[in-house]
Amino acid sequence: MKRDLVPAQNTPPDTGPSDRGTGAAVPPPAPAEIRYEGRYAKNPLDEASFGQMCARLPRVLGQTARMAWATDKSAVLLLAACTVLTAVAAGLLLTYTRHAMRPILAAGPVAERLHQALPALLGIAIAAAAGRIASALSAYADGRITPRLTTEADSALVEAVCRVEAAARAEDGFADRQEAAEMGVVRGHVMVQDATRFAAAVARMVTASGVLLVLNPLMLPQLLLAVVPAAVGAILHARINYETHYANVGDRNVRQNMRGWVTSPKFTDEIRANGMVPYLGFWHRTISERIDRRTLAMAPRMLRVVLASSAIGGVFLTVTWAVLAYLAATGRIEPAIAATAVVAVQTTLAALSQLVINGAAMFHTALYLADMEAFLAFAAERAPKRGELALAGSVEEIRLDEAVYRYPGKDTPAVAGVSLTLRRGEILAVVGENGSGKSTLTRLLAGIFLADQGTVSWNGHDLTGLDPDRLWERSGLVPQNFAQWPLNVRDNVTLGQPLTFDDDLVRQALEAVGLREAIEELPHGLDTLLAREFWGGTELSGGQWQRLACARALYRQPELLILDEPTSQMDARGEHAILEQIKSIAGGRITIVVTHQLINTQIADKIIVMTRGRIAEQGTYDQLASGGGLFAELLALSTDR
Ligand SMILES: Nc1ncnc2c1ncn2[C@@H]1O[C@H](COP(=O)(O)OP(=O)(O)OP(=O)(O)O)[C@@H](O)[C@H]1O
Repeated sequence: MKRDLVPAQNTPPDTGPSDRGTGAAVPPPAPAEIRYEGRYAKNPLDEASFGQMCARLPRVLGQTARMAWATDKSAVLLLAACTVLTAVAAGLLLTYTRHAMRPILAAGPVAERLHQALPALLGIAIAAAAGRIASALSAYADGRITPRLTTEADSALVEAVCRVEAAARAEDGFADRQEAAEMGVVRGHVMVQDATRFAAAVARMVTASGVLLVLNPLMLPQLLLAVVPAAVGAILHARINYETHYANVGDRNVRQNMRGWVTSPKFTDEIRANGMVPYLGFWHRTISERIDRRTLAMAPRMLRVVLASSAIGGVFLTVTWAVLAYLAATGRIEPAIAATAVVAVQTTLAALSQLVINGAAMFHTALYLADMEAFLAFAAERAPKRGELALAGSVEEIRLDEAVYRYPGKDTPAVAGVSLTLRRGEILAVVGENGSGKSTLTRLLAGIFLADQGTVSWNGHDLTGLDPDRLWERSGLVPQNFAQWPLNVRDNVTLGQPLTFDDDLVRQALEAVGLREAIEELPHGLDTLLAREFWGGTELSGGQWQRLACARALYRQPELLILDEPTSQMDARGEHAILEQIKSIAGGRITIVVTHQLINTQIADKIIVMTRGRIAEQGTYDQLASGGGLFAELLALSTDR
């Protein structure tokens, strides 16, 4: 077909593909709206009453205290001492204010009145200083606890995700629940600060309102009424905030994931050469606007809550000041007490406001912490519950008996009843069309998944009874989509599990995959960081990365070696070197090679051909190549050019 060269036109950038035949613009598709409908797809606040919501506060205070105590006991004691000091300072401040007001407001020469008030004024200064010192020390103690507490929460989350059974990762809503839990970690940054300020506000408020109660019992209830609407308003505000967050979890999760892809240098070529830049910009903007729309839709509700609570609170506050003015004007309280009451009202009001602000923040935190706890519990339920047995001796035999595995949410099993026996020293090649269950089969053999039905056993021991960590000390896997770890070359080979103190084995593994020379040419040899996006990092080619992935598996010297499409990106020399290696080390292990390069299956002792999760045929290369079955058909197709 002849293609005409069309000169660039001065048209605005198109956000999507256009129908080149007709010139009509086809709008780009909007990002799919992803909502999970599983049993966890329920906003935990839907059924929570206001009382239940308030009842969370003491719980979250206790929870924060427990977490902080586990992190740094002496800092928690310091915080407690500061809270007591805050209360005492507030009490002393009001008491001395009262003592100072009497002489100041009495009749007589100014100098004499000030002289009389001096000790009380000094007391006020000391109490104020004590209050400030308590708050500075609190900030210091918080600074000691918070970073470690956040690290604890973050590490717990990362470990929980790494530990769950691999099958759970495919479960409905796993990623969204994980994303919601991440917010718990984020809130960890302010959790101790909010709790400390809340406790200090309670302490100050109790002391100040106690003083106010002594001065005039009428005023306290008024004052409380002035602040309660603000408290209710703040909690409702936090609730609306959380609802918005909850509604946006799915979209935020997708956006964050996609953002990683869009901004990763790994996909730069693909994005540019496929003209995806406008679409990705459109996609990101569209999903962000969707999130914004939900957030903005909540704004009027928030405004109504804030206006109503402020108005009601304002009315009660006006009444409070009116009562105080009335009492003072009618001589029912002496001027010194009225003046002290003004300070006490201000102190109580400030403490109550702080209590409300930090109480609402704690309530907010409580919601995210609940998500985090729920996720940790969810992950703990899905942590491997296998036995603790470790295999004695070397792996001699791996066996599948009518093994079945179905991915969560799928109707048909990916492996639908496979029986197979592998012995030490054997090379098994697994072939078959896309989606026939080859990779899933290797996951069953390696114990990454447990069979839903049937058994998988190593040396006659069912995998359900074996400790998975000790099992995986014996395996090495080159997956189809292997990780390009942003680590240095050495760590990319050892995967953090060096076998020796020197680099000899690392160099041998690199030599075996034909990568030694290329690595020696890197600026820092084995110490070169393999991440272009970091300072000092460098990048390998696709085939070099694949060779490195093979070097990892060889370095481990595993008893079960699984290579899933290990040479798909390699040149002929690299592929040849890897296959030679596999053959030369096969004697000491069980080797499984999944491949679409049927010619490569010649190195195998046995080949199985998978179709729809079952073994359609098996045998040696010669038997299958001349057998007239699926293998022979695929082989013929691979040479028909
Ligand atoms: N994580 C997953 N969650 C849900 N279904 C999956 C998952 N991984 C694979 N499947 C499904 O299981 C079936 C078998 O997939 P598998 O990856 O084992 O096939 P394969 O033979 O290795 O394919 P290929 O040759 O394309 O690598 C497919 O239908 C696939 O859609």
